[in-house]
Amino acid sequence: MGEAPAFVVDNLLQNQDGFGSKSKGCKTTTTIGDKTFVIGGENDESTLSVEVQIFDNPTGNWVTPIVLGTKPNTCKGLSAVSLNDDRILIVKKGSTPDDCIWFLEVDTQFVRGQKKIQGTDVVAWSKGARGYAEKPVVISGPSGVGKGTLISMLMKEFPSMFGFSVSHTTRAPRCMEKDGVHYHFTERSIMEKEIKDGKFLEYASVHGNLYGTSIEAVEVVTDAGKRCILDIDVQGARSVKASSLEAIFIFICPPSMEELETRLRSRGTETEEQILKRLRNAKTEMEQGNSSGIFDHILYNDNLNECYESLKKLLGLDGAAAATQRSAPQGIDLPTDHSVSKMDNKIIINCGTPELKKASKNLIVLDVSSLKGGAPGRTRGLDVYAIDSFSDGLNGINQPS
Ligand SMILES: Nc1nc2c(ncn2[C@@H]2O[C@H](COP(=O)(O)OP(=O)(O)O)[C@@H](O)[C@H]2O)c(=O)[nH]1
Ligand SMILES: Nc1ncnc2c1ncn2[C@@H]1O[C@H](COP(=O)(O)OP(=O)(O)O)[C@@H](O)[C@H]1O
Repeated sequence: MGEAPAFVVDNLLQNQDGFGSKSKGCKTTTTIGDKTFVIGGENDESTLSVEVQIFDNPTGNWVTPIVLGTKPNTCKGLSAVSLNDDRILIVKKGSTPDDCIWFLEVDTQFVRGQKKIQGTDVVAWSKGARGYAEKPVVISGPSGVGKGTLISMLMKEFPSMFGFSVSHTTRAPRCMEKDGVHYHFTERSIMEKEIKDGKFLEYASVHGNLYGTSIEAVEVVTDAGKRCILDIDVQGARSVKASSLEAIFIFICPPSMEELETRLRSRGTETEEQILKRLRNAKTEMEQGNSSGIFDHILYNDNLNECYESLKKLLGLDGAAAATQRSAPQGIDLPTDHSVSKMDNKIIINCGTPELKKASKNLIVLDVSSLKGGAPGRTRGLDVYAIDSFSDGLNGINQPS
Protein backbone atom coordinates (compact mmCIF):
# COMPACT_ATOMS: atom_id res chain seq x y z
CA MET A 1 0.00 0.00 0.00
CA GLY A 2 1.45 3.34 -0.95
CA GLU A 3 1.83 6.03 1.64
CA ALA A 4 -0.31 9.13 1.31
CA PRO A 5 1.87 12.21 0.77
CA ALA A 6 2.30 14.35 3.85
CA PHE A 7 0.26 17.25 2.49
CA VAL A 8 -2.69 14.98 1.76
CA VAL A 9 -2.60 13.68 5.29
CA ASP A 10 -2.42 17.27 6.53
CA ASN A 11 -5.37 18.20 4.34
CA LEU A 12 -7.31 15.21 5.58
CA LEU A 13 -6.67 16.22 9.14
CA GLN A 14 -8.00 19.66 8.27
CA ASN A 15 -10.96 18.06 6.51
CA GLN A 16 -9.89 19.50 3.12
CA ASP A 17 -10.11 16.18 1.40
CA GLY A 18 -12.12 16.75 -1.72
CA PHE A 19 -15.37 15.84 0.03
CA GLY A 20 -15.98 19.50 0.95
CA SER A 21 -14.75 21.60 3.82
CA LYS A 22 -17.46 20.38 6.19
CA SER A 23 -16.67 16.73 5.56
CA LYS A 24 -16.30 14.70 8.73
CA GLY A 25 -15.94 11.02 9.30
CA CYS A 26 -13.53 8.24 8.59
CA LYS A 27 -11.49 8.02 5.39
CA THR A 28 -8.65 5.90 4.14
CA THR A 29 -5.98 7.05 1.71
CA THR A 30 -4.18 4.76 -0.72
CA THR A 31 -1.63 6.05 -3.21
CA ILE A 32 -1.17 4.25 -6.51
CA GLY A 33 1.16 5.88 -9.05
CA ASP A 34 0.43 9.60 -9.24
CA LYS A 35 -2.95 9.33 -7.57
CA THR A 36 -4.11 9.19 -3.99
CA PHE A 37 -7.52 7.57 -3.55
CA VAL A 38 -9.44 8.85 -0.56
CA ILE A 39 -12.27 6.49 0.34
CA GLY A 40 -14.82 7.22 2.99
CA GLY A 41 -17.28 9.95 3.65
CA GLU A 42 -19.45 11.78 6.03
CA ASN A 43 -20.50 10.31 9.30
CA ASP A 44 -24.19 10.34 9.92
CA GLU A 45 -24.32 9.50 13.62
CA SER A 46 -22.57 6.13 13.60
CA THR A 47 -22.68 5.22 9.90
CA LEU A 48 -20.35 6.13 7.07
CA SER A 49 -21.30 6.48 3.42
CA VAL A 50 -18.62 5.20 1.09
CA GLU A 51 -17.52 7.84 -1.44
CA VAL A 52 -14.37 8.11 -3.55
CA GLN A 53 -12.25 11.16 -4.29
CA ILE A 54 -8.93 11.22 -6.13
CA PHE A 55 -6.06 13.58 -5.42
CA ASP A 56 -3.91 14.03 -8.52
CA ASN A 57 -0.44 14.53 -7.07
CA PRO A 58 1.30 16.16 -10.09
CA THR A 59 -1.39 18.85 -10.54
CA GLY A 60 -2.53 19.09 -6.92
CA ASN A 61 -6.19 18.83 -8.04
CA TRP A 62 -9.05 16.88 -6.49
CA VAL A 63 -11.09 14.82 -8.95
CA THR A 64 -14.53 13.32 -8.42
CA PRO A 65 -14.43 10.17 -10.56
CA ILE A 66 -17.29 8.44 -12.34
CA VAL A 67 -18.07 5.48 -10.09
CA LEU A 68 -19.25 2.29 -11.82
CA GLY A 69 -20.91 -0.72 -10.23
CA THR A 70 -23.02 -0.65 -7.10
CA LYS A 71 -21.16 1.11 -4.31
CA PRO A 72 -20.97 -0.46 -0.84
CA ASN A 73 -23.71 0.58 1.53
CA THR A 74 -22.98 2.43 4.74
CA CYS A 75 -20.69 1.01 7.42
CA LYS A 76 -18.91 1.96 10.64
CA GLY A 77 -15.44 2.44 9.18
CA LEU A 78 -13.03 1.25 6.52
CA SER A 79 -9.57 -0.24 6.09
CA ALA A 80 -7.85 -0.27 2.69
CA VAL A 81 -4.87 -1.92 1.11
CA SER A 82 -3.75 -1.80 -2.54
CA LEU A 83 -3.50 -5.01 -4.57
CA ASN A 84 -1.28 -5.24 -7.66
CA ASP A 85 -1.57 -1.46 -8.15
CA ASP A 86 -4.79 -1.90 -10.11
CA ARG A 87 -7.35 -2.31 -7.33
CA ILE A 88 -7.79 -1.48 -3.67
CA LEU A 89 -9.17 -4.02 -1.23
CA ILE A 90 -11.55 -2.47 1.26
CA VAL A 91 -12.60 -4.09 4.52
CA LYS A 92 -15.79 -2.56 5.90
CA LYS A 93 -16.18 -2.41 9.64
CA GLY A 94 -19.44 -3.36 11.26
CA SER A 95 -20.92 -5.00 8.14
CA THR A 96 -22.70 -8.27 7.59
CA PRO A 97 -20.55 -11.32 6.74
CA ASP A 98 -21.47 -11.24 3.04
CA ASP A 99 -20.81 -7.52 2.72
CA CYS A 100 -17.48 -6.75 4.38
CA ILE A 101 -14.91 -7.29 1.58
CA TRP A 102 -14.99 -4.97 -1.42
CA PHE A 103 -12.65 -4.07 -4.27
CA LEU A 104 -12.28 -0.65 -5.85
CA GLU A 105 -10.81 -1.11 -9.31
CA VAL A 106 -8.72 1.93 -10.20
CA ASP A 107 -6.55 0.80 -13.12
CA THR A 108 -7.81 -2.54 -14.42
CA GLN A 109 -8.36 -3.18 -18.12
CA PHE A 110 -12.08 -2.53 -17.69
CA VAL A 111 -11.50 0.77 -15.88
CA ARG A 112 -8.91 1.90 -18.44
CA GLY A 113 -11.41 1.18 -21.24
CA GLN A 114 -14.13 3.13 -19.43
CA LYS A 115 -11.75 6.08 -18.83
CA LYS A 116 -11.25 6.32 -22.59
CA ILE A 117 -15.01 6.24 -23.25
CA GLN A 118 -15.90 8.69 -20.46
CA GLY A 119 -12.89 11.02 -20.95
CA THR A 120 -12.42 11.39 -17.19
CA ASP A 121 -11.31 9.41 -14.16
CA VAL A 122 -13.32 6.24 -13.56
CA VAL A 123 -13.30 3.75 -10.71
CA ALA A 124 -15.43 0.61 -10.39
CA TRP A 125 -16.74 -1.20 -7.33
CA SER A 126 -16.82 -4.96 -7.05
CA LYS A 127 -17.97 -6.92 -4.04
CA GLY A 128 -15.87 -9.84 -2.84
CA ALA A 129 -17.73 -13.14 -3.05
CA ARG A 130 -16.38 -16.01 -1.00
CA GLY A 131 -16.32 -19.57 -2.17
CA TYR A 132 -16.49 -21.31 -5.51
CA ALA A 133 -14.73 -19.37 -8.20
CA GLU A 134 -16.36 -20.91 -11.21
CA LYS A 135 -16.20 -18.67 -14.19
CA PRO A 136 -19.31 -17.18 -15.74
CA VAL A 137 -20.33 -18.81 -19.02
CA VAL A 138 -20.75 -16.73 -22.17
CA ILE A 139 -22.79 -18.45 -24.90
CA SER A 140 -22.93 -17.00 -28.41
CA GLY A 141 -24.14 -18.21 -31.78
CA PRO A 142 -26.44 -17.23 -34.60
CA SER A 143 -30.13 -16.68 -34.07
CA GLY A 144 -32.03 -19.98 -34.06
CA VAL A 145 -29.03 -22.21 -33.36
CA GLY A 146 -30.44 -23.35 -29.99
CA LYS A 147 -28.65 -21.15 -27.40
CA GLY A 148 -31.84 -20.44 -25.46
CA THR A 149 -32.87 -24.11 -25.58
CA LEU A 150 -29.51 -25.31 -24.23
CA ILE A 151 -29.45 -22.65 -21.50
CA SER A 152 -32.99 -23.60 -20.41
CA MET A 153 -31.96 -27.25 -20.15
CA LEU A 154 -28.96 -26.32 -18.00
CA MET A 155 -31.02 -24.09 -15.72
CA LYS A 156 -33.69 -26.75 -15.37
CA GLU A 157 -31.24 -29.51 -14.45
CA PHE A 158 -29.08 -27.33 -12.16
CA PRO A 159 -31.40 -24.66 -10.76
CA SER A 160 -29.24 -23.84 -7.75
CA MET A 161 -26.01 -23.75 -9.72
CA PHE A 162 -26.73 -21.40 -12.62
CA GLY A 163 -28.34 -17.99 -12.88
CA PHE A 164 -29.21 -16.24 -16.12
CA SER A 165 -27.93 -12.73 -16.75
CA VAL A 166 -31.09 -10.93 -17.82
CA SER A 167 -30.09 -8.57 -20.63
CA HIS A 168 -31.69 -5.28 -21.62
CA THR A 169 -33.05 -4.97 -25.15
CA THR A 170 -34.95 -2.48 -27.27
CA ARG A 171 -36.63 -5.22 -29.31
CA ALA A 172 -40.31 -5.98 -28.76
CA PRO A 173 -41.17 -8.94 -26.49
CA ARG A 174 -42.20 -12.23 -28.15
CA CYS A 175 -45.55 -13.58 -26.99
CA MET A 176 -44.18 -15.94 -24.30
CA GLU A 177 -41.44 -13.59 -23.09
CA LYS A 178 -41.74 -11.91 -19.68
CA ASP A 179 -40.19 -8.58 -18.79
CA GLY A 180 -37.46 -9.05 -16.18
CA VAL A 181 -37.24 -12.80 -16.83
CA HIS A 182 -36.19 -13.21 -20.47
CA TYR A 183 -35.12 -9.61 -20.99
CA HIS A 184 -35.54 -6.19 -19.48
CA PHE A 185 -37.50 -4.65 -22.35
CA THR A 186 -36.67 -1.00 -22.58
CA GLU A 187 -36.83 2.11 -24.75
CA ARG A 188 -33.83 3.08 -26.84
CA SER A 189 -33.48 6.58 -25.32
CA ILE A 190 -33.49 5.16 -21.78
CA MET A 191 -31.00 2.44 -22.63
CA GLU A 192 -28.71 4.90 -24.43
CA LYS A 193 -28.70 7.15 -21.35
CA GLU A 194 -27.91 4.20 -19.07
CA ILE A 195 -25.08 3.11 -21.38
CA LYS A 196 -23.68 6.66 -21.20
CA ASP A 197 -23.92 6.53 -17.40
CA GLY A 198 -21.67 3.43 -17.39
CA LYS A 199 -24.37 1.00 -16.22
CA PHE A 200 -23.51 -1.65 -18.83
CA LEU A 201 -20.77 -4.24 -18.85
CA GLU A 202 -21.24 -4.53 -22.62
CA TYR A 203 -23.77 -3.64 -25.28
CA ALA A 204 -24.17 -4.05 -29.03
CA SER A 205 -26.50 -3.33 -31.88
CA VAL A 206 -27.78 -6.70 -33.08
CA HIS A 207 -30.30 -7.26 -35.92
CA GLY A 208 -31.25 -3.57 -35.68
CA ASN A 209 -31.90 -3.48 -31.92
CA LEU A 210 -29.79 -2.58 -28.89
CA TYR A 211 -28.90 -5.37 -26.49
CA GLY A 212 -26.76 -5.09 -23.37
CA THR A 213 -25.68 -6.73 -20.14
CA SER A 214 -26.04 -4.39 -17.19
CA ILE A 215 -23.50 -4.57 -14.40
CA GLU A 216 -26.40 -5.21 -12.05
CA ALA A 217 -27.57 -8.25 -14.06
CA VAL A 218 -24.26 -9.98 -13.32
CA GLU A 219 -24.16 -8.78 -9.69
CA VAL A 220 -27.60 -10.24 -8.95
CA VAL A 221 -26.55 -13.72 -10.07
CA THR A 222 -23.23 -13.70 -8.21
CA ASP A 223 -24.91 -12.46 -5.03
CA ALA A 224 -27.22 -15.47 -5.19
CA GLY A 225 -24.08 -17.64 -5.12
CA LYS A 226 -24.74 -18.87 -8.67
CA ARG A 227 -22.68 -19.21 -11.81
CA CYS A 228 -23.71 -16.58 -14.31
CA ILE A 229 -24.79 -17.52 -17.86
CA LEU A 230 -24.72 -14.80 -20.52
CA ASP A 231 -26.48 -15.30 -23.88
CA ILE A 232 -24.87 -12.53 -25.94
CA ASP A 233 -23.72 -11.92 -29.51
CA VAL A 234 -20.12 -12.04 -30.76
CA GLN A 235 -19.59 -8.26 -30.37
CA GLY A 236 -20.75 -8.51 -26.75
CA ALA A 237 -18.51 -11.54 -26.18
CA ARG A 238 -15.56 -9.49 -27.46
CA SER A 239 -16.35 -6.69 -24.96
CA VAL A 240 -16.71 -9.15 -22.08
CA LYS A 241 -13.38 -10.71 -23.05
CA ALA A 242 -11.82 -7.24 -22.62
CA SER A 243 -13.51 -6.71 -19.24
CA SER A 244 -12.41 -8.06 -15.85
CA LEU A 245 -15.18 -10.66 -15.95
CA GLU A 246 -13.11 -13.77 -16.53
CA ALA A 247 -15.47 -16.13 -18.32
CA ILE A 248 -15.64 -19.29 -20.40
CA PHE A 249 -16.61 -18.43 -23.98
CA ILE A 250 -18.65 -20.98 -25.95
CA PHE A 251 -19.82 -20.60 -29.54
CA ILE A 252 -22.71 -22.74 -30.80
CA CYS A 253 -22.77 -23.63 -34.51
CA PRO A 254 -25.68 -25.07 -36.50
CA PRO A 255 -25.10 -28.27 -38.53
CA SER A 256 -25.86 -26.26 -41.70
CA MET A 257 -27.32 -22.93 -42.80
CA GLU A 258 -30.37 -24.78 -44.16
CA GLU A 259 -31.05 -26.34 -40.76
CA LEU A 260 -30.59 -22.93 -39.11
CA GLU A 261 -33.22 -21.47 -41.44
CA THR A 262 -35.58 -24.38 -40.71
CA ARG A 263 -35.23 -23.84 -36.94
CA LEU A 264 -35.72 -20.10 -37.19
CA ARG A 265 -38.83 -20.50 -39.35
CA SER A 266 -40.31 -23.29 -37.26
CA ARG A 267 -39.83 -21.25 -34.09
CA GLY A 268 -42.30 -18.83 -35.66
CA THR A 269 -41.29 -15.79 -33.60
CA GLU A 270 -39.93 -13.49 -36.32
CA THR A 271 -41.36 -11.75 -39.37
CA GLU A 272 -40.06 -12.77 -42.80
CA GLU A 273 -37.98 -9.58 -42.92
CA GLN A 274 -36.45 -10.36 -39.50
CA ILE A 275 -35.71 -13.96 -40.49
CA LEU A 276 -33.86 -12.82 -43.62
CA LYS A 277 -31.88 -10.27 -41.64
CA ARG A 278 -30.94 -12.87 -39.01
CA LEU A 279 -29.86 -15.35 -41.69
CA ARG A 280 -27.69 -12.69 -43.38
CA ASN A 281 -26.10 -11.80 -40.03
CA ALA A 282 -25.60 -15.50 -39.22
CA LYS A 283 -22.93 -15.80 -41.94
CA THR A 284 -20.80 -13.02 -40.40
CA GLU A 285 -21.40 -14.33 -36.87
CA MET A 286 -20.24 -17.82 -37.92
CA GLU A 287 -17.06 -16.41 -39.47
CA GLN A 288 -16.32 -14.35 -36.36
CA GLY A 289 -17.21 -17.19 -34.02
CA ASN A 290 -14.81 -19.53 -35.75
CA SER A 291 -11.91 -17.16 -36.29
CA SER A 292 -11.94 -14.33 -33.76
CA GLY A 293 -9.96 -16.17 -31.09
CA ILE A 294 -12.59 -15.13 -28.52
CA PHE A 295 -14.13 -18.54 -27.99
CA ASP A 296 -12.61 -21.30 -25.86
CA HIS A 297 -15.01 -23.95 -27.21
CA ILE A 298 -17.10 -24.45 -30.34
CA LEU A 299 -20.06 -26.82 -30.07
CA TYR A 300 -22.17 -28.14 -32.95
CA ASN A 301 -25.84 -28.31 -32.12
CA ASP A 302 -26.99 -31.06 -34.47
CA ASN A 303 -28.56 -33.59 -32.12
CA LEU A 304 -29.84 -31.53 -29.18
CA ASN A 305 -29.20 -34.11 -26.46
CA GLU A 306 -25.68 -34.85 -27.69
CA CYS A 307 -24.88 -31.14 -27.80
CA TYR A 308 -26.28 -30.70 -24.28
CA GLU A 309 -24.11 -33.55 -23.00
CA SER A 310 -21.03 -31.93 -24.61
CA LEU A 311 -21.91 -28.62 -22.99
CA LYS A 312 -22.23 -30.26 -19.59
CA LYS A 313 -18.93 -32.05 -20.09
CA LEU A 314 -16.98 -28.91 -20.82
CA LEU A 315 -18.58 -27.23 -17.80
CA GLY A 316 -17.45 -30.17 -15.65
CA LEU A 317 -21.01 -31.36 -15.04
CA ASP A 318 -20.95 -34.80 -16.56
CA GLY A 319 -19.77 -36.83 -13.57
CA ALA A 320 -20.16 -36.89 -9.83
CA ALA A 321 -19.88 -33.10 -9.69
CA ALA A 322 -23.22 -32.87 -11.44
CA ALA A 323 -24.93 -34.47 -8.49
CA THR A 324 -23.49 -31.91 -6.09
CA GLN A 325 -25.78 -28.93 -6.06
CA ARG A 326 -23.88 -26.01 -4.66
CA SER A 327 -25.21 -23.84 -1.88
CA ALA A 328 -24.70 -20.09 -1.63
CA PRO A 329 -21.23 -19.15 -0.39
CA GLN A 330 -20.86 -18.10 3.21
CA GLY A 331 -19.65 -14.67 4.22
CA ILE A 332 -16.95 -13.65 6.63
CA ASP A 333 -17.85 -12.79 10.21
CA LEU A 334 -15.60 -9.86 11.11
CA PRO A 335 -15.57 -7.93 14.36
CA THR A 336 -16.00 -4.16 14.10
CA ASP A 337 -12.47 -3.50 15.36
CA HIS A 338 -9.64 -4.86 13.27
CA SER A 339 -6.57 -3.79 11.32
CA VAL A 340 -5.58 -4.83 7.79
CA SER A 341 -2.14 -5.47 6.33
CA LYS A 342 -0.67 -7.22 3.29
CA MET A 343 1.93 -9.97 3.20
CA ASP A 344 2.85 -11.32 -0.25
CA ASN A 345 -0.46 -12.37 -1.78
CA LYS A 346 -2.24 -12.66 1.54
CA ILE A 347 -4.24 -10.02 3.35
CA ILE A 348 -4.09 -10.32 7.11
CA ILE A 349 -7.01 -8.98 9.12
CA ASN A 350 -6.00 -8.70 12.73
CA CYS A 351 -9.01 -9.04 15.00
CA GLY A 352 -6.88 -8.75 18.12
CA THR A 353 -9.17 -6.58 20.20
CA PRO A 354 -8.95 -7.22 23.97
CA GLU A 355 -12.09 -9.39 23.99
CA LEU A 356 -11.04 -11.32 20.92
CA LYS A 357 -7.59 -12.04 22.28
CA LYS A 358 -9.37 -14.53 24.49
CA ALA A 359 -10.81 -16.24 21.42
CA SER A 360 -8.80 -19.04 19.85
CA LYS A 361 -8.59 -17.50 16.36
CA ASN A 362 -7.71 -13.86 16.06
CA LEU A 363 -6.17 -13.47 12.58
CA ILE A 364 -8.22 -13.82 9.41
CA VAL A 365 -6.28 -14.51 6.24
CA LEU A 366 -7.57 -13.67 2.75
CA ASP A 367 -5.64 -15.43 0.05
CA VAL A 368 -5.96 -13.11 -2.93
CA SER A 369 -4.13 -15.41 -5.37
CA SER A 370 -7.39 -17.28 -5.96
CA LEU A 371 -9.42 -14.22 -6.93
CA LYS A 372 -11.42 -14.43 -10.12
CA GLY A 373 -13.16 -11.76 -12.13
CA GLY A 374 -13.70 -8.30 -10.83
CA ALA A 375 -15.54 -5.13 -11.63
CA PRO A 376 -18.06 -4.68 -12.76
CA GLY A 377 -20.00 -7.05 -10.61
CA ARG A 378 -18.34 -9.32 -8.18
CA THR A 379 -14.86 -10.60 -7.45
CA ARG A 380 -15.23 -14.31 -6.80
CA GLY A 381 -13.04 -16.88 -5.15
CA LEU A 382 -12.12 -15.22 -1.86
CA ASP A 383 -10.25 -17.87 0.08
CA VAL A 384 -10.62 -17.05 3.75
CA TYR A 385 -9.43 -18.82 6.86
CA ALA A 386 -8.73 -17.99 10.48
CA ILE A 387 -5.53 -18.66 12.38
CA ASP A 388 -4.36 -18.02 15.90
CA SER A 389 -1.39 -15.63 15.84
CA PHE A 390 -0.22 -16.88 19.22
CA SER A 391 -0.11 -20.61 18.63
CA ASP A 392 0.26 -20.74 14.82
CA GLY A 393 2.59 -17.75 14.49
CA LEU A 394 2.52 -15.59 11.38
CA ASN A 395 4.47 -18.25 9.51
CA GLY A 396 1.40 -20.41 9.89
CA ILE A 397 -0.54 -18.39 7.36
CA ASN A 398 0.54 -20.75 4.61
CA GLN A 399 -1.29 -23.58 6.33
CA PRO A 400 -5.07 -23.10 6.35
CA SER A 401 -6.46 -24.49 9.57
N1 LIG B 1 -24.20 -8.05 -26.99
C1 LIG B 1 -25.32 -8.58 -26.50
N2 LIG B 1 -26.05 -9.43 -27.24
C2 LIG B 1 -27.17 -9.96 -26.69
C3 LIG B 1 -27.60 -9.65 -25.39
N3 LIG B 1 -28.72 -10.33 -25.13
C4 LIG B 1 -28.99 -11.05 -26.24
N4 LIG B 1 -28.03 -10.83 -27.17
C5 LIG B 1 -27.92 -11.42 -28.50
O1 LIG B 1 -28.80 -10.79 -29.38
C6 LIG B 1 -29.14 -11.69 -30.41
C7 LIG B 1 -30.62 -11.66 -30.64
O2 LIG B 1 -31.27 -12.17 -29.50
P1 LIG B 1 -32.85 -12.43 -29.56
O3 LIG B 1 -33.52 -11.23 -30.14
O4 LIG B 1 -33.29 -12.88 -28.21
O5 LIG B 1 -32.97 -13.55 -30.66
P2 LIG B 1 -32.53 -15.09 -30.73
O6 LIG B 1 -31.07 -15.20 -30.61
O7 LIG B 1 -33.00 -15.46 -32.07
O8 LIG B 1 -33.26 -15.82 -29.66
C8 LIG B 1 -28.57 -13.04 -29.99
O9 LIG B 1 -27.36 -13.24 -30.69
C9 LIG B 1 -28.30 -12.88 -28.54
O10 LIG B 1 -27.23 -13.70 -28.12
C10 LIG B 1 -26.79 -8.74 -24.63
O11 LIG B 1 -27.06 -8.41 -23.49
N5 LIG B 1 -25.68 -8.24 -25.23
N1 LIG C 1 -30.60 -29.57 -31.91
C1 LIG C 1 -31.77 -29.10 -32.31
N2 LIG C 1 -32.48 -29.76 -33.24
C2 LIG C 1 -33.67 -29.31 -33.68
N3 LIG C 1 -34.25 -28.17 -33.21
C3 LIG C 1 -33.59 -27.47 -32.29
C4 LIG C 1 -32.34 -27.89 -31.78
N4 LIG C 1 -31.92 -26.99 -30.87
C5 LIG C 1 -32.89 -26.04 -30.79
N5 LIG C 1 -33.90 -26.34 -31.65
C6 LIG C 1 -35.11 -25.53 -31.91
O1 LIG C 1 -34.70 -24.45 -32.73
C7 LIG C 1 -35.42 -23.27 -32.41
C8 LIG C 1 -34.44 -22.16 -32.07
O2 LIG C 1 -33.83 -22.46 -30.82
P1 LIG C 1 -33.53 -21.33 -29.77
O3 LIG C 1 -33.07 -21.99 -28.54
O4 LIG C 1 -34.69 -20.40 -29.66
O5 LIG C 1 -32.31 -20.57 -30.51
P2 LIG C 1 -31.52 -19.26 -30.15
O6 LIG C 1 -31.75 -18.96 -28.70
O7 LIG C 1 -30.10 -19.60 -30.44
O8 LIG C 1 -32.04 -18.20 -31.04
C9 LIG C 1 -36.35 -23.61 -31.27
O9 LIG C 1 -37.64 -23.86 -31.80
C10 LIG C 1 -35.75 -24.91 -30.69
O10 LIG C 1 -36.74 -25.73 -30.14
